[in-house]
Formats: sequence, structure tokens, C-alpha cells
Amino acid sequence: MKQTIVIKIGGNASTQLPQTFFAQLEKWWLQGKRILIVHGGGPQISQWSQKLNLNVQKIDGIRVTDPATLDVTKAVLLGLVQPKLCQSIADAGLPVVGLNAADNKLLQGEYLDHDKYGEVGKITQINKEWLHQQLRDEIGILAPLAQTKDGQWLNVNADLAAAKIAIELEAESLVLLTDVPGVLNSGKLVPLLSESVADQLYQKNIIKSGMMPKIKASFTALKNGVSQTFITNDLGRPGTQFQ
Ligand SMILES: Nc1ncnc2c1ncn2[C@@H]1O[C@H](COP(=O)(O)OP(=O)(O)O)[C@@H](O)[C@H]1O
Ligand SMILES: CC(=O)N[C@@H](CCC(=O)OP(=O)(O)O)C(=O)O
Repeated sequence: MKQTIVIKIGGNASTQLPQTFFAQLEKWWLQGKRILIVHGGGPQISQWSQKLNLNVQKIDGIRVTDPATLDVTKAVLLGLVQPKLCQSIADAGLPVVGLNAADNKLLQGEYLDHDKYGEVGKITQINKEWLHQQLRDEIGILAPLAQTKDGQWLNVNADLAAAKIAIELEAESLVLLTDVPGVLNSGKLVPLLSESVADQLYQKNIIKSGMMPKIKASFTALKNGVSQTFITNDLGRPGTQFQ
């Protein structure tokens, strides 16, 4: 569906959305684009885990998730982050619907590597027809959680979830909205990034932590039919575009 735009909003970015974000969203909506927002909430999950004396550990940007942390993840994403985002988009006068994995088996998944990450998964199947229908009338706000065929919930990194969903929806673009202007090298924005240069930046430890799943997500989407992928902190600016 070439009229679809998938925007991933990181947990930090979701707390400081500028007016330009809502203006661009409205512009795309009025142009007839279908818009799906996949939201993160990593910093909020870490904060609540700490309050509850749970261990916070990430490996290359992926949270190690034990059953108690999975409960916190669900509660924070579906109880705090998502309603707040829905509220701010509704306040901007745009139609919005909050969505999660359990809505008509929207996101099915399987474990990534149970021994390494615990209750963490990757998305394997999407209820596309139903999702397309929802996006005809409303902007969708979707949490990065999936369910196995047996109904077990899985925590999914939001960048990787957004890429998989963008591919499945045949989106025209994927925008990863975060708290930095794009990929930085010695403090300078890299406007265009190829996979070989990204590998070099990774080898030099310039691309690390939370940027790693974003790079993987961007190239995966690009190689699988999404025409354009960006990492930015402003919907009005392309930040880093992938090539
Ligand atoms: N080369 C890089 N350029 C920019 N940011 C980087 C880079 N390498 C690591 N990062 C880190 O990645 C962070 C963004 O990832 P993350 O904190 O997971 O954000 P989000 O919550 O938006 O997913 C940046 O704030 C920065 O600390
Ligand atoms: C498995 C995994 O890492 N899940 C992520 C889901 C939220 C997320 O990705 O949020 P940000 O985009 O704000 O980082 C987590 O628990 O932090």
C-alpha cells in the first residue's frame, strides 16, 4: 500500500513532540496517507522497572526481559505511553485509535532467543487486512508487543517492530523519530548512509546501543520494499536517509 507511512516514535521523543510533528501529521492525513505510529517507551519501562527494584539490562539495544519485566513493559506501554500519545494526537484534532497485539491477532510473533533475552520476540505475522481497514478512518497507534500462537506475550524492540510492519503494509516510507537528529559521526549528522559505511561506523564503535536496532530496522525495511527510510528528531527534516 504505497500510501502508507509508518512512523516509529521512541520513548524519549514521545514526551517532547513539537508542534511541527502534529502539523506534518495533519498534512499527510489531509493528503490521504494512511498513517501508523509504532511507539516505544524504553526509558519509561526502565524507570518503572527501577522503581520496582527489577534489574534493567539491555544487550545491543534489546531489553533482557524476565516475566516480571514483561508485566511492567505491558503496563507501561499500554497503560501510560500509548494513552498519552493518543490523547495528544486527538487534542491536535486528528482521528486516532490505540492498538495492540491482542486486537484480532494483530501481531503474532515467536521468541528471538529465549536463553539470551527471555520474553522477547520478533513479529512473524500481521493481521494486515484488519489493520488496513483501521487505517482508512484513523491514525493507528500501536505498541511493540506480540503474541505467540499459544497466547504468550512477547516484548519486541519498537524499531524492529516498525520495520517489519512497514514491510508487511508495503509502506512508502518508514520514519524513526528519536531524540537525536539522525546518525551522528563525531557530532556531525550523516545525511546519507549506506550499509558498508554503517558497518564501518559500527566497527569503530560510533554506532552503538539504541542506534543499533534502528540501523538494522532501516536497512531491513529498505531491502524489503519500503522506498524510503529515515532516522530523525523532526518529521519536517530527513535527518539520516538510508541508501
Ligand atoms: N552514532 C550514533 N548517532 C546518534 N545516536 C547514537 C549513535 N550511537 C548510539 N546512539 C544513541 O542512540 C540513542 C537513540 O536510541 P534510543 O535511546 O534507543 O532512542 P529511542 O527511544 O528513540 O528508540 C541516542 O540518544 C544516542 O545516545
Ligand atoms: C525487546 C525490547 O527491547 N523492547 C523494547 C520496547 C520499547 C522500545 O523499543 O522503546 P524505545 O523505542 O523507546 O527504545 C524495550 O523493552 O525497551
